[in-house]
Amino acid sequence: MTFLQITLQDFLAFSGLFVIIIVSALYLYLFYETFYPPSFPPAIIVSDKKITESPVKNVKNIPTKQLLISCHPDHIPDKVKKIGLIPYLRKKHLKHGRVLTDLPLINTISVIDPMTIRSSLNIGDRPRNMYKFLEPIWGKDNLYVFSADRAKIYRSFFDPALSVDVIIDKYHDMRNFGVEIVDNWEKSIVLKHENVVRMQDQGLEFSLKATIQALFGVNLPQDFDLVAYKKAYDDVINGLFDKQFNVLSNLRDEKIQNSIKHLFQVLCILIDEKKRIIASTIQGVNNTILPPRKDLLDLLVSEKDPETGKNFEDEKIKDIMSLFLTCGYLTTGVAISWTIFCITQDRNVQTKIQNEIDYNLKGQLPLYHDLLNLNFLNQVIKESLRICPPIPILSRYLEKNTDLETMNDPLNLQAGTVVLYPITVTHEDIHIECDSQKFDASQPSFNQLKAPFNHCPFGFGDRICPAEKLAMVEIKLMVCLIMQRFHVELAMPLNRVSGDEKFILMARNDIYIKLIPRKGIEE
Ligand code: HEM
Repeated sequence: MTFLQITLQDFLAFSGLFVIIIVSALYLYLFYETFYPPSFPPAIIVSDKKITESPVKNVKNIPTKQLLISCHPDHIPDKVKKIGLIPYLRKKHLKHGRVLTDLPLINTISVIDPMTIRSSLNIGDRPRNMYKFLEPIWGKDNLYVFSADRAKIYRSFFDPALSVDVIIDKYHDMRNFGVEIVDNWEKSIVLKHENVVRMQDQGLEFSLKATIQALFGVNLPQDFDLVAYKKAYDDVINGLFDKQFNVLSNLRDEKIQNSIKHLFQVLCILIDEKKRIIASTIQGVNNTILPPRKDLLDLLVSEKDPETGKNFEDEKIKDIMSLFLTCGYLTTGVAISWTIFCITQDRNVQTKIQNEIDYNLKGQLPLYHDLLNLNFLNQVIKESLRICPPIPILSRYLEKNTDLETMNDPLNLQAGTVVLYPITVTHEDIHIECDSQKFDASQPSFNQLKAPFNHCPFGFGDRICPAEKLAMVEIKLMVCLIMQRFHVELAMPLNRVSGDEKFILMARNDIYIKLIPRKGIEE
């Protein structure tokens, strides 16, 4: 009996204690969620350790055993798979300096040294295997993995289609897409009192429409399902990437195949529509005249392949358009949302942008040339591209023995070496950027005198992004339209904003932004 009483008392006391522990844990969790000092820049830049010097002293003749980086899932070590390639490299660079020569990847070094980037400008080859995962949507033989010589031929062929003149031709339509989006937000605020938007989703919507207009010059079909299309892109890019890292279930694999089919169907509809327009214009069926300057799809449909001298084959047109669209749509879309996110973090920056816009535009919609006068906005975008570069890692493949500079001793590398450039980590280097972890739009985000190649969100040298001008116009235009109409605030806890450092730096949980209307603009 006594035994039972004691046990019962013990039991009651224990239960009480248990309840207290659970409640305390709950309170602690709520306290953490509410008051934990949030980090900015977002969680992708987590370490407070600074790179102080490169320990690499005269690294000579790094041996090579095989020709290419092996990105076959079986050859990627578990320690890399576990945390992801870029976080892995960041950790190693923080510990071992700006040049890593002992990576567990075959014949591969990783460099974040601006001097090395400077001396890599003329290297025009990329490691094919690293981008193999994109073959299902870009084709086996795509521009991204063309050799330096072939890339040069095609890049100069494509160049006119990405020129300022073509961008100006398309500008009006691109602006209409942006205006339509901000108009819809305004309507939602007035009619439904909904003032929070998922900015990444919306940035992607704008960049998809604008990039299709810029590259294809045709309208999307009437029944086009934008949501399904964006979802398919998401599934394909993330799915293919995960497949390369061997973390994909069969179920998802099947979904990816269906999504790829969906993307190709849309591409084919757009390409056929262009062919139809060109054919009927040439035959004089309609009254339209062909625009004086050709966009990318015009070039592919109407000019000869510079390599073969023959018409482009349909399959090749599809692959090239798919590659350009993927490169353009995702990067620009996330750049818009990362920029808006950065703006929410500094009220003064926001006011300064709005003052600049109000002063230059006087309440009118921005013309192409107005964007050129928005210098502070330009600086904010560049700073945001430094903190959150949409393509966080670049690479080159050495076809022949090559000497590369570093801030310390030179590197003598043998043919067959793969050089990785995790530019996110270059952009974070404390030695080059005084307060590299801080978003600071008041300073030029790259100190040209100290280190000329420490800011390269668009890459560098022979393989630099061919569409930087187009990308900057799209980002500036959309951010300008947003800032003209709204004040923006982050509508989620800061510590929930985090970047997924895969092929493209996307916000894992999207970026929720609260919109507070400003005065309207005169149409
Ligand atoms: C914010 C937007 C963008 C960023 C940050 C960006 C960044 C980059 C980077 C880092 C590279 C690789 C450069 C290198 O290896 O050195 C690249 C390549 C490329 N980008 Fe962009 N890009 C953007 C927008 C666009 C747009 C709008 C298009 C097309 C409409 C585009 C088309 C391409 C193509 C085709 C390549 C491959 C070029 C080659 O292999 O030679 N990009 N981009």
